Amino acid sequence: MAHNQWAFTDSEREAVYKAIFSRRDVRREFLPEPVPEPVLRRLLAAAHHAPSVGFMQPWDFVVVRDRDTRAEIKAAFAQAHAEAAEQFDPASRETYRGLKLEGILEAPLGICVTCDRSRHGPVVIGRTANPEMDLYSSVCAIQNLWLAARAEGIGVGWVSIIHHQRLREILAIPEDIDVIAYLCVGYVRFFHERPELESAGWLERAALDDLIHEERWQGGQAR
Ligand SMILES: Cc1cc2c(cc1C)N(C[C@H](O)[C@H](O)[C@H](O)COP(=O)(O)O)c1[nH]c(=O)[nH]c(=O)c1N2
Repeated sequence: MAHNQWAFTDSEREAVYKAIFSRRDVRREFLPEPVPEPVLRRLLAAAHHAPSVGFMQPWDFVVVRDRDTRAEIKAAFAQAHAEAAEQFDPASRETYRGLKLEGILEAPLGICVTCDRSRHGPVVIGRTANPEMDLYSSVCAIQNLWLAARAEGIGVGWVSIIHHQRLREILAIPEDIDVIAYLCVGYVRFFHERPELESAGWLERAALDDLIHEERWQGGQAR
């Protein structure tokens, strides 16, 4: 197409890709400075403008600033992390234990993202054949927040090594609301250039060409 009036300008487009390619999962580099309310509001508004199945908007955001609460969450992480280590084979167990996989106390802010599966239910456009679509919608909100945060120079770290039931108890989340994520959020000293798990030699980024199939699934599975 010669000219596409709907495309962003070159610099706008570059900015979008910059946010995508330089976004990182942050664990260690958080600074203690608080995130100002208007900035937090922009991040949450970005999340709230994510796509959602049937426009269900199933998310809520529990904003956690209190250090004692975060200490409880950190303890819940420590328990789940110790359990997790046992699941890895002995060869990689010590490497796993040595990885920094959360910044719960370092980041000044936590955001727990949830999914209300019965919001506007029970029949939701787009969720009839695949009931998990509402969960994916909340994940779309998280990705929006993550990218907006990168543009603001703010780091986000997703901590999933916590039993969600424990998070529910700590944050008084009702039984019928699903916990999707606990995010550590804050300004950072710097963003790593590559995923930390890649730098640590845990896994490498797969070659995109190995993941693209033309017309039908071809070959085996990328492993
Ligand atoms: C659903 C989900 C759950 C988690 C993560 C991500 C996602 C999408 N990631 C972050 C993950 O390790 C990271 O995204 C990859 O290693 C790639 O690195 P970058 O995000 O590109 O820096 C993550 N990181 C971490 O330190 N502790 C964790 O518990 C989790 N959990």
